[in-house]
Amino acid sequence: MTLSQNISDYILRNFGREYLENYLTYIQSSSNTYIRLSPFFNSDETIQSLKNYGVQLKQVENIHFAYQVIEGSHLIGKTLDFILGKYYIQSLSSMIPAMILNPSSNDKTIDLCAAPGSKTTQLAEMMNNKGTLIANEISPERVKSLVFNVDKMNLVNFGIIQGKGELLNQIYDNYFDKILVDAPCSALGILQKKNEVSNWWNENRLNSFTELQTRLLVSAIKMCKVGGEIVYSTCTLSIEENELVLNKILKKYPVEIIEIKLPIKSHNAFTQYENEKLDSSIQKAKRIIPWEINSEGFFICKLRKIEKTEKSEIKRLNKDNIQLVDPKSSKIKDKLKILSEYFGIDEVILSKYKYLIKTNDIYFVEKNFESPSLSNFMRIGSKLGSIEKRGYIQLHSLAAQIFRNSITNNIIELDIEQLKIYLKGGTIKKDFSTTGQKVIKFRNDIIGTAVASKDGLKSQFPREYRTQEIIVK
Ligand SMILES: C[S@@+](CC[C@H](N)C(=O)[O-])C[C@H]1O[C@@H](n2cnc3c(N)ncnc32)[C@H](O)[C@@H]1O
Repeated sequence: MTLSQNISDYILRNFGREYLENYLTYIQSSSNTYIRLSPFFNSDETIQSLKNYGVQLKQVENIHFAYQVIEGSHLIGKTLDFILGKYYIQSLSSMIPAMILNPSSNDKTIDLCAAPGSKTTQLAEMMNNKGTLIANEISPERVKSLVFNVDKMNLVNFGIIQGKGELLNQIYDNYFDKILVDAPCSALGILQKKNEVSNWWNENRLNSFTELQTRLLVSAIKMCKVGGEIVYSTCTLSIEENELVLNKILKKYPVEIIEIKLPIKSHNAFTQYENEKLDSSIQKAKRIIPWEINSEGFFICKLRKIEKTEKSEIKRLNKDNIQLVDPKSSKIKDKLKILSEYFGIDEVILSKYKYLIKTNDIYFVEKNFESPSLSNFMRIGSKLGSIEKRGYIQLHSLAAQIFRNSITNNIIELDIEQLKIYLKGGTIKKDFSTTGQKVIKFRNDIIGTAVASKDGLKSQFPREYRTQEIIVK
């Protein structure tokens, strides 16, 4: 692994020779793998199941849901537990910004730069899958990975916008309680995994990042309520993209930096840059040095908004052609009743959501999710299913996973060989002496749905998961 002259000169000039030597050793070393256990599953069972695959884990000190993969990291992205969303593969440092933002289910929360969703999924879990979590991402390609991950993690309290974070204050003014700005950056903290950064890194690129980071942060400040909190994080080490962005912001906008305590080793941020003295409160922001914690380099700062910002010019929104309907609405009530009876899902469970009908597809989102406009979302909540010819709801496999603790009827248990066919989207050629849509169970897990006929059981396991190599032990 090589380090470009540009980076090496930059590090030497700003941090000195010893730091550069440590940095060089760090990027040559292999990276550690960490996972974050989902709170929606029994952690002991997940750990035991991974043990059966030959995966050995070590709990991270001070972070109860984080584990280092000591052995078996090549298996960790291929297990059935992974595809069912029982854990998420994420670097240790990347888990810290969401922990510092610490949203609850009552906080209207936005993740401004969200793909591929490591922190969105963590925020949703911290909010206990309730309330309003909006995830925004500019790149259409990367939005796909965001959707894949929120779906995989069984989430129902989110909406996804594909747009420019710096313009979202035209929709949301003094609105959110908690905002994460995990900004695009020059990535010096993750070079160990992303060596290609070395090919393009230069100080011009650095400057264009600082401009975008500042615009994103300004937009976040305008979107935040007074008293609301913003976490600004980057995975880079440069002073320009971290301390200097904050220094500029503090001069112009009504925010203060809050003291934070990280659960892993970190250092106070700098308050001097070349000969310039920076705002002294910037020392409350933290730098995570990659080689000190065997993970990625990060910068994390928490801000509180202390005064109202001038009202942004609110974009005239198209009249919403999207409507979230109550489960009691005549548009959906009967369909939910049939679904409830067919699978034995208690109606009380189904009443905890609002529903979105898009032609023949139905989505469901936690009932407290709200936004002044819905037309800007490319996705709200999870897919419940599709309306089939007779007007009934065909349950989606991911919805079956979400309702796993409530489904009592029309379940078929598979053995391991049948499961392998199911996961590839095939038909299990056996007469199960029952017909219609079924929910598929393997050991203690609900895996998805399938349709039984006299010819066999046709898998409805989602297409995007079938291409994944899944090992079952
Ligand atoms: C550091 S990554 C985010 C990682 C993500 N928070 C996670 O934990 O998985 C920054 C993201 O910002 C996106 N981005 C770049 N410019 C943006 C903009 N103007 N508005 C919103 N997102 C932007 C990039 O495409 C990239 O996906």
